[in-house]
Amino acid sequence: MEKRIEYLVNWLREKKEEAGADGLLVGLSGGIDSAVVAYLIKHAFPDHSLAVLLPINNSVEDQQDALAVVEQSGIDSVGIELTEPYQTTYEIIKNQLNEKGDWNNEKSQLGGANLQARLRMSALYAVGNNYNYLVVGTDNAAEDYTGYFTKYGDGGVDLVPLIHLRKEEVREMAETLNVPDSIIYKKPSAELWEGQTDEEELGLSYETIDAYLKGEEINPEDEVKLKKRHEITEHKRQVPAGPDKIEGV
Ligand SMILES: Nc1ncnc2c1ncn2[C@@H]1O[C@H](COP(=O)(O)OP(=O)(O)OC[C@H]2O[C@@H]([n+]3cccc(C(=O)O)c3)[C@H](O)[C@@H]2O)[C@@H](O)[C@H]1O
Ligand SMILES: Nc1ncnc2c1ncn2[C@@H]1O[C@H](COP(=O)(O)OP(=O)(O)OP(=O)(O)O)[C@@H](O)[C@H]1O
Ligand SMILES: [Mg+2]
Repeated sequence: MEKRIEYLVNWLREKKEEAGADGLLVGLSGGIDSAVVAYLIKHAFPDHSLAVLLPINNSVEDQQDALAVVEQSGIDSVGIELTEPYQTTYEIIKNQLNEKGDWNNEKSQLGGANLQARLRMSALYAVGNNYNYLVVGTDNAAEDYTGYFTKYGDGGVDLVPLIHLRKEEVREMAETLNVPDSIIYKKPSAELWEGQTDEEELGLSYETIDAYLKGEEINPEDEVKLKKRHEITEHKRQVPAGPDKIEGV
């Protein structure tokens, strides 16, 4: 694992150089994926890395976990409270669509969740512009395969160092990096609504997804579910589609 960490740290340094950027930043949630990325960018650039805490109705526990990562890794940090901007934006959209009689209450939970992720993305890029830092994402192999991220939200980033790591490998890396245990062993959650957990929403455990990614046999029903998720989220892993260029049309 030490070798893999060194490889990723060097890769981060190369990408920052290539981009002519001055450093790297990550949105720090209190979850394991962003904790690992925070430690990696701090290793790569001790004086030019930044953790950005962007609470939107987050639990006290998660905020404490994010602060524990800041303290233990020594990474520079900034907190930007987005609860009110989120609520205001959401209410404006809701009111305007309500006025037209078009508001769809059933879709509101997912719409609100994706808005949170995209507001965070906008804030991260605004902070990145200020420092000339790149935005580092936290997607791992399981999230990438299942498309479990918001398009142009947490998926809207410049670099994705964990993209080939299964969730179990992220955990192993977190242990090697001395990420606090409370973070390593809690249930993965996007924290986009009360009580949300990744595994419940996906209807699949990370153990199952990881097993599949390793080429192991899994329950046929789960395999169907996984393949379906992968298929319907393919557009998220591609650049936006455009028509073929046809002469004279
Ligand atoms: N075939 C197609 N070609 C091109 N575009 C297509 C498309 N099908 C849908 N779309 C577009 O994509 C949109 C759907 O994708 P998207 O906006 O991403 O939304 P969607 O995949 O519906 O939802 C995002 C999922 O990611 C989860 N999430 C989000 C953020 C963070 C985390 C976390 O783990 O922390 C998890 C969230 O809980 C939810 O399950 C549609 O609204 C439509 O605009
Ligand atoms: N409150 C927050 N402040 C800053 N960034 C956030 C916040 N919530 C989510 N993010 C960003 O969105 C990313 C996606 O969230 P996700 O839940 O997949 O990762 P995680 O919380 O780091 O780990 P886990 O998946 O185990 O919960 C986070 O890694 C982080 O970069
Ligand atoms: Mg999380």
